[in-house]
Amino acid sequence: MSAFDTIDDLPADSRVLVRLDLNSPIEDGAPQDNRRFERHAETVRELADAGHRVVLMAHQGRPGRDDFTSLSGHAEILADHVDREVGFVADTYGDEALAAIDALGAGEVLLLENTRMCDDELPEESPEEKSETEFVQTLAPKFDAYVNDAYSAAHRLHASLVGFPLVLPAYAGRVMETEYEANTAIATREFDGPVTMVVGGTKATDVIGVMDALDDRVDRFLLGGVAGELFLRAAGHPVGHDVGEMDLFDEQWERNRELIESVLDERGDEIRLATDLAYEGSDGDRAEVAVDDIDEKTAGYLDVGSATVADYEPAIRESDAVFVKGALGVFEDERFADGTVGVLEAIAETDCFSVVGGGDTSRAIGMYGLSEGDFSHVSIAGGAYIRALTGEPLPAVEVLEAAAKRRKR
Ligand SMILES: Nc1ncnc2c1ncn2[C@@H]1O[C@H](COP(=O)(O)OP(=O)(O)O)[C@@H](O)[C@H]1O
Ligand SMILES: O=C(OP(=O)(O)O)[C@H](O)COP(=O)(O)O
Repeated sequence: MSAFDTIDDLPADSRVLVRLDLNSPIEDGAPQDNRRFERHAETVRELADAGHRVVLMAHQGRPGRDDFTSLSGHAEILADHVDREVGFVADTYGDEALAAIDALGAGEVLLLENTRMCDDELPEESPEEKSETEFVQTLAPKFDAYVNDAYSAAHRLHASLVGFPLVLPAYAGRVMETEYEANTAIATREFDGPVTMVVGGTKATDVIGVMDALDDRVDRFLLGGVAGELFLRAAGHPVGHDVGEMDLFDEQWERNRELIESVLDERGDEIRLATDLAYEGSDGDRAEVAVDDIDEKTAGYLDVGSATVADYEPAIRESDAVFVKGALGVFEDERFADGTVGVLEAIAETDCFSVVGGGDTSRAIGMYGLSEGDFSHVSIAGGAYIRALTGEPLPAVEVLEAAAKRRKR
C-alpha cells in the first residue's frame, strides 16, 4: 500500500495544480496520441466532475531537442480524451498564466505551457531548493492543493515534480496510484526461471546505471537502440558515435563510458549485443550489415538486424520473466520495426511474466496489432519503472509520502 494521500482525500471545491506526464512522440512538430493521454484523462475528468478548478502542468521533450515543443497540441488531444474543453495558455507562471488561472470557473480545466520552458524547472536540485524557486513561489499561492499524477517522471528532481509538495497539501492522482502499486509489486516479485531484460531506446543514461544495479535480479540483457550501440562501441566496434547532425551518442558515451566498460567487463556473459544492424540503403529500403563487417559508421543504424532478432527470440521464449525498456529500433518507421516487434511478438506468444514500459515503446503494441492483454503489465513509465525495479526510491513519490506524513502529525 502506498503511503501518500490520493484525490479521494481532497477537500471539496479545491483549486488544484496537477502535474501530468504528457511527454509524447513528436512527428512533424505535432504530438502523437498515446496511452499517457488516455490514462491521465481519468484523473482530470474525475477532478473536473467533482467541481474542482483544475490547472494542469506537463513537459514535452528537452531544450535543444526536436521534441521540445509547446503544449498547445497536447491540450487538444487531452480534451478529446477527457471529453470536455481543456483551455491552454502559452505561459508557465507569468501574468498571462496567472490571469487565466484566476479566470477559471468550477469544473473547468486549463493546461499551462511546457514546464521546461521555465528556467527554474530543470536543474536537478533538492526538493527544498526547488520549493524556493520563483516558479513554485509564484504559482503555489493560487492553489489549495497539488496533485502529482506523473509517475513516469517521478525519477526527476524537477521543480514541478518535487517543489510544490513542500509548500502545498499534496496528493497522488489515479495514474500515480496505479503505476506505483503495480511497479512496486513487480519489484518484489520472485521468479523461478531466467529473467531477461530487453534494453533499447534513446535514453541510454537512464538504463545503464539501472543495469548495474539490477545485478541479482536479471539473468541476461538483450541490447539494441542507442544503449546497444554504446555497448558495441565499448566492445571495440566503430559504432556508437554521432554522425552528421545526430545528438544521441557522444554526450551519453562521455557521461557513461566508465560504467559501460565496467558493466561489460563484469557482466559480459549476461549481456547480448547485436550481431547485425539495419540502416537505410541507397534505394531507400532496409539494408543490413554484420557488426563484424563494419569498418566505419557513415549513417545512423536504425534497428537491430534479422540475425540478432533470431538470436534474441529463443532467449525470450525460455524466460520466466521479461522486462522491456526502450525499443530496439526506430519502430515508428515500418522498415525499422523488426527488432522491436520481433521481441514483442516472442513475448506475446510465450507464457512468461512480462512488463513493457516506456511512453514510446508501449505505443508499438497498438501500432503493430499486438494486444495489451498478451503482456502482464504495460506501463506508461520507462525510466521510472526500471528504477523502481531496483528498489531505489523515486524522489517525486518520496515528497508525496513526506507530505502525507506531515499532514497526519
Ligand atoms: N537506433 C536508434 N536510433 C534512434 N532512435 C532509436 C533507435 N532505437 C530506438 N530508437 C527510438 O527510441 C525511442 C524510445 O526511446 P526511449 O524514450 O528511450 O524509450 P521509451 O519512451 O520507451 O521509454 C523510440 O521512439 C525509437 O524510435
Ligand atoms: O517520457 C519520460 O520518460 P521515459 O521515456 O523513460 O518513459 C518522462 O516524461 C521523463 O522525460 P525525460 O526523460 O525527458 O525527463
